[in-house]
Formats: sequence, structure tokens, C-alpha cells
Amino acid sequence: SDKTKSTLYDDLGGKPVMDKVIADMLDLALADPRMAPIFVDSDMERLEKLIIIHTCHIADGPCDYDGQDMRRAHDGLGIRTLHFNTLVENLQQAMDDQDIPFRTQNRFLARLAPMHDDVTERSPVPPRTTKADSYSVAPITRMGPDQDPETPSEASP
Ligand code: HEM
Repeated sequence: SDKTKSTLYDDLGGKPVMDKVIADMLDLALADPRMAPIFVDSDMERLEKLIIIHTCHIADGPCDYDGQDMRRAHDGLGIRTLHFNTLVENLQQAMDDQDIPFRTQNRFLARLAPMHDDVTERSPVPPRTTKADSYSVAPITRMGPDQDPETPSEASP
């Protein structure tokens, strides 16, 4: 590879800028009451370090992320598309604050967007229990019109 060509990580401003961007992104997320509950059980110091290494790796910086894969890391946290989009907004705000050009921001966001499905969960579909289901099925199968106790048949004494 061409060592004289800058990486996306370089274009984003390298470690001094990106460490600050990630710290600010997490501060913004924790300050948002829709986001904070998702982080309650997390060691934020550890998480910040891992995300700094991971984002550096994603942006072709000089870092090797060997932590959990994204699906496993986020499993069971209840993260929805709303949370994903909010964190992206927090990240954009943090990058704006460091005067990272939009063009460069978008190159980075384009590498994060495909992780949406690994990070988020869909809401479970509730079982379909309507009044119509129980009324139309249960009485008819349990007894026919002849056995209706309210209308004794002609044959009964
Ligand atoms: C592209 C999007 C995302 C990336 C690249 C990413 C990256 C990471 C990384 C590298 C870790 C550490 C994994 C480990 O513990 O080994 C992590 C954990 C975590 N992420 Fe994300 N994340 C993303 C989206 C989100 C979103 C949208 C939320 C919620 C708003 C979130 C909340 C968390 C939490 C709470 C943990 C820590 C879980 C724990 O304490 O074990 N992440 N993420």
C-alpha cells in the first residue's frame, strides 16, 4: 500500500482529535435521557477506550481492535434505531465541534452505517390475541347448536 497516502483516520485529525470526538460523543449520549438507561450497567471508562480503538481501526488508523464483535457486544441492550440515529447525531455534533469537514465526516459515517443491523434489535411481535379470535373459534368448536344448554332441543324431556 502507498504509505504516503493519508488514511481516513489522518483526515479526521488523528488520535488527538478522535479521542476527543469519542469522549464528547459519549458525554452527549449520557446527557440524553433516552440514551442514558442503555449505559447504566456499563463501565464507561472501559467502553470509551474500546470505542476509541474500534473507531481508529474502522478508519484505517494504527489500531487493532480485537474485542467482541458488534452483534455480541450489543446483544440484549435493547438498542433500537432511535438510539442508533441519536448516537450518530451525537457523533456528528462532536465532529462538528472539532471542525471536521462534512466530506470527511460522511466518509466515516459511511463505514458505521452498515453496522446498524448488528447493533440494534427489533421489538418482538406480540402474539395476536383479539376478541374476534376467541369468540369466533372457541364456542363453535366446543359445542354445536344442538348442545346449546340455553335452547334445549325438541327431543329432550
Ligand atoms: C456503529 C455503531 C456502534 C459501534 C461501532 C459501537 C461500538 C462499540 C464497541 C467497540 C463496544 C465495546 C465492545 C466490548 O465490550 O467488547 C461497544 C459496546 C457498547 N455499546 Fe456500542 N457501538 C455502536 C452503537 C451503539 C449504540 C447505538 C448504542 C446505544 C445507544 C451503543 C451502546 C453500547 C453499550 C451500552 C456498550 C457496552 C456494553 C457493555 O458494557 O458490555 N452502541 N460498542
